[in-house]
Amino acid sequence: MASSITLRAILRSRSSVVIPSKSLFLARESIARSCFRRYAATNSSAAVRTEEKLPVRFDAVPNLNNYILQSINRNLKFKEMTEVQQRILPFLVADKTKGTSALVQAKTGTGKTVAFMIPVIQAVHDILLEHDELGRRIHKPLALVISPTRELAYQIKDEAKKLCSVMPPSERPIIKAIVGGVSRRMEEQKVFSQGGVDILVATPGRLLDYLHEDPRRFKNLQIKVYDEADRLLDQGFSREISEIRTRIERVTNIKQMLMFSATVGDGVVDIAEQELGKNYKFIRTTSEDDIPTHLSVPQSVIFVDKLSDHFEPLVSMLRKHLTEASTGQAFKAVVFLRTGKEVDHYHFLLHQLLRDYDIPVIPMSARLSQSARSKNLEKFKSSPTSILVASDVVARGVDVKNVTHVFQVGRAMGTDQYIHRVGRTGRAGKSGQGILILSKKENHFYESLKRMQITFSDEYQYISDPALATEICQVAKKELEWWQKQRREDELHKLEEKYAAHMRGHKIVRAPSGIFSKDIDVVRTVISQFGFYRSVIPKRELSSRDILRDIMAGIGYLGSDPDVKPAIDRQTSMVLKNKLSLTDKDVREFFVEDGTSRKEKWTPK
Ligand SMILES: Nc1ncnc2c1ncn2[C@@H]1O[C@H](COP(=O)(O)OP(=O)(O)OP(=O)(O)O)[C@@H](O)[C@H]1O
Repeated sequence: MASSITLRAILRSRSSVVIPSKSLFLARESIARSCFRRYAATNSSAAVRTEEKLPVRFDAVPNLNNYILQSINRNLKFKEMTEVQQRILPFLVADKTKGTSALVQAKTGTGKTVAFMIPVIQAVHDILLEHDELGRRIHKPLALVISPTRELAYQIKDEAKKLCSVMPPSERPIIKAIVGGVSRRMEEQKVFSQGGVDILVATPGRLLDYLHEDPRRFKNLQIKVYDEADRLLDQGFSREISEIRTRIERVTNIKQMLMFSATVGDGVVDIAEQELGKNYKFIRTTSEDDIPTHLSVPQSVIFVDKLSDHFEPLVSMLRKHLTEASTGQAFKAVVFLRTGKEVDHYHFLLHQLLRDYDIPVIPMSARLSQSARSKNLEKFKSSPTSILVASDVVARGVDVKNVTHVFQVGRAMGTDQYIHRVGRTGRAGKSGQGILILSKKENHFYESLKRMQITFSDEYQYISDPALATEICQVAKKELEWWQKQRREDELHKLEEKYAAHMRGHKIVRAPSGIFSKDIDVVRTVISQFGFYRSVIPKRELSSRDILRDIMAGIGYLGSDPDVKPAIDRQTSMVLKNKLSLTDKDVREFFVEDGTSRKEKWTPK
């Protein structure tokens, strides 16, 4: 199996050793994929996967607008339709009344954007022509596409524009996007005033701003699309989405509602029905017992002992791939982390540790300004060999060509999110690799993935390489020292917050919202003793032992094995005792005093 050979090779090539533990072809469990079954049983319009003969080429879709067809042939150069396009285009394009709503599930990277944008563009084009004949072209949005992220909104707008690039300007629908993070005044001017807009792509927050301000702008809306529908309907967005719906319903009746995603979980169908009505088509291009990720993306899992050990195997693998890339092997990777603060931190460290390879290591998170986000994504797209260190802002929908590897550090925010993250590689028929790095504490996440029938071609246990661990610690100390040199308490706090974010992300400590400034020396001492491993002190009053307990849990030393304790030198031990008023006995509960002085070289465990 290609992936296993590669990974074994990767990890043996350095002194780090990964030992394949067991082969992971688990017997498939019979899982209740209740959503589809229940739906198929209760709704006759549910489109069960059939062996019906479907058109393969775009020109075989009856009534497909000739300009759209030419745009596909000339500009997009797609030869054949993907399965989701084959299944949806014929009936949506043929539906002149625009009365058919649909919920569509198809795997990541299979061309869902084109599948929903073609019918939308064609419908809007037809309505515009009718309006033109009546001499009243309005340019208030007729169709609305909602996307959970800004990057995806821009991407949908760009793909849609390509689909009508051959249309004569007088017939071409005007497609624009509204997203958060850009100047409202300028955006409003550009989108609603200069030439108006026929198809509007929007993120929920920004759309609501406009709906609050002037809902009548939306009174012509006839078609509404939710891309990444399950994400829009989940808790994070549900209030905004429901308010958007109510406000739009006050000014118009939506004729057609389309919802698309690679994951349509159990609860989604119930919520979706509120908008789709009872008569809608549910189309899945995957069969019930299909694996939800792509077969062209073999996935491996690497276990480390502690949460704080995630970083080392990542560096080891990235270096291996980059060495191969220097001999011509393709390597373009996304490294997913859970929080923006973790992105900053990993980006700093990776930037230093991968310096010799002279490739862009690019951060991407909601902590960056929108212009930096757009610039960074463009840079990643245009750099053949590069690494994007990203939070989940690019986990869904974002389409970057030729991503060869997706690394996930720690568990994702749920199994669906894991599927979407992996889906950033292996797109449009290409192959890729997914690598998940988990600590043993996160085994439950791995079990959940297996219950989803996601198969892992290999499972490894990572054995630390002391040389690499020391190197990482040295670089991490640099980061800390850099902030210390700045003598800026606020920045130091930010660093501590960064560590806190990591801890919160992995639910190691009670969500702390800040750090005790009076204890900051202690935190620093411990952090610098253990390199980049972090500690967190909650704001409320805690006993010294509680604080230390949090620190030790944070750096992964408070586990089930009481014998595993970090060794500290005499001087650190003194600092801890003085600062925290600990007794010798207290210190011994947490540490092993190894008798060395700080001047002697400290070797990480
Ligand atoms: N018929 C086709 N032939 C070849 N490539 C296609 C075809 N349709 C779409 N593509 C390309 O496939 C890639 C993935 O498409 P798209 O981003 O729409 O996937 P998706 O299914 O929406 O994925 P995700 O679930 O991750 O959002 C894009 O680069 C797109 O241009």
